[in-house]
Amino acid sequence: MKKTIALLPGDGIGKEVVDVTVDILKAIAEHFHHQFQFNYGLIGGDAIDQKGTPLPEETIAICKDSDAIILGAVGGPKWDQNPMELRPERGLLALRKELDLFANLRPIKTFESLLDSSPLKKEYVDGVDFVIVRELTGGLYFGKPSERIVHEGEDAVVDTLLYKRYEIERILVSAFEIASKRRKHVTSVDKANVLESSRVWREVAEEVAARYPDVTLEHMLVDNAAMQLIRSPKQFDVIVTENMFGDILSDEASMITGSLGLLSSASLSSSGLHLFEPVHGSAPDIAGKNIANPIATILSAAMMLRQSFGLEEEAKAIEKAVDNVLNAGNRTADLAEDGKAVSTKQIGEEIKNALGDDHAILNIMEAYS
Ligand SMILES: NC(=O)c1ccc[n+]([C@@H]2O[C@H](COP(=O)([O-])OP(=O)(O)OC[C@H]3O[C@@H](n4cnc5c(N)ncnc54)[C@H](O)[C@@H]3O)[C@@H](O)[C@H]2O)c1
Ligand SMILES: CC(C)[C@H](C(=O)O)[C@@H](O)C(=O)O
Ligand SMILES: [Mg+2]
Repeated sequence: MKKTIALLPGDGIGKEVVDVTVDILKAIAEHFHHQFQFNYGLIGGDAIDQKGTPLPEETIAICKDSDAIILGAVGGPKWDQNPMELRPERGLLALRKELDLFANLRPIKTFESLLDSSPLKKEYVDGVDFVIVRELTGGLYFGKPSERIVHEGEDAVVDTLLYKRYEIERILVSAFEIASKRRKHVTSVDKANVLESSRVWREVAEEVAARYPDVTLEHMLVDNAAMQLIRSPKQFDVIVTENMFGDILSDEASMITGSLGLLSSASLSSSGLHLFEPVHGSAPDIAGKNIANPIATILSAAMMLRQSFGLEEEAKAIEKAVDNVLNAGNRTADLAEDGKAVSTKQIGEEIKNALGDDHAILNIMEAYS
């Protein structure tokens, strides 16, 4: 199979984790006889420095000419004082909007070998397996006006939480579709006791639920949801929620698994061109030290192989290799005991090698079948 993959490493640890992921994808291409062409694009702070904009036109073109996109992370203190339009994060937000990547899937599944790495007790996190379906192109992130104003003669500020009804409907449909292939339970998270947008969200959720009689719908207020994620995370199957609620809840949920450096994500559009990115950011506090955990990005690449290219066996090979390497005790600094950490590159090598082992086993099985 021949595929073109746009690579947008971005800033900080984005570059480090994408580098390692590309090595693994190259190994997959070799083992399974595929051709992956990688096209690099600038985004975020780097793009501001080199092109004067966080999302250059050529980056959009590279993405549109590709079959899938992998992004590292954007942002960093160097650009924190920039005006809003010249912040690295604007590049990512503009790309999500431009490509209509409205459905952000963030799976939260604990690893058997990392049950003791969660700050939560083992019996609460063992067996956790849910997906946050975060609306990604609307809500508080994109509503206008969003500006400083003078209101009733006072200096003031306004952000707008705006949704068109169809935007709420399509993300709920995505969540119900996913749930219908899983344990058939949707928790729709909102703030309907305060926000009108949440009341419409609930109405639409009920309408969509009526089309999926096998799937149960539960409404949960976001403050309660934040608590329930810690109290009993196993109750969740699919959580669907507004853009900003989803952003916050997914970082919180990462600690069920033990580290933000483990959480992968897929940002899907109805056009079929999807973007895959770790949930974490550019982590300026650890950038450039070769200590970041690349697993979130590696697993995002596995999601890409499955979701965009239909390469189930290849996706599983990566997931299995990650499991094997964790089972063997390899840990980056975010998960390791003092003095026992392996580097970003080392764990990437281990995963690459484990891939080879698994494929060697597959070859042997093929030879004898
Ligand atoms: N999708 C994105 O590109 C994205 C996401 C979140 C934040 N950001 C940006 O990143 C910058 C830093 O933001 P932040 O510090 O609030 O969030 P962050 O996710 O970058 O980091 C939060 C904490 O988690 C740790 N961490 C994150 N990823 C890790 C990994 N792979 N391995 C080990 N540890 C990891 C960091 O060291 C830090 O202590 C900001 O400019 C922010 O806007 C970008
Ligand atoms: C960088 C930022 C704009 C982004 C978001 O808030 O969506 C990030 O936190 C994420 O979760 O992908
Ligand atoms: Mg976030």
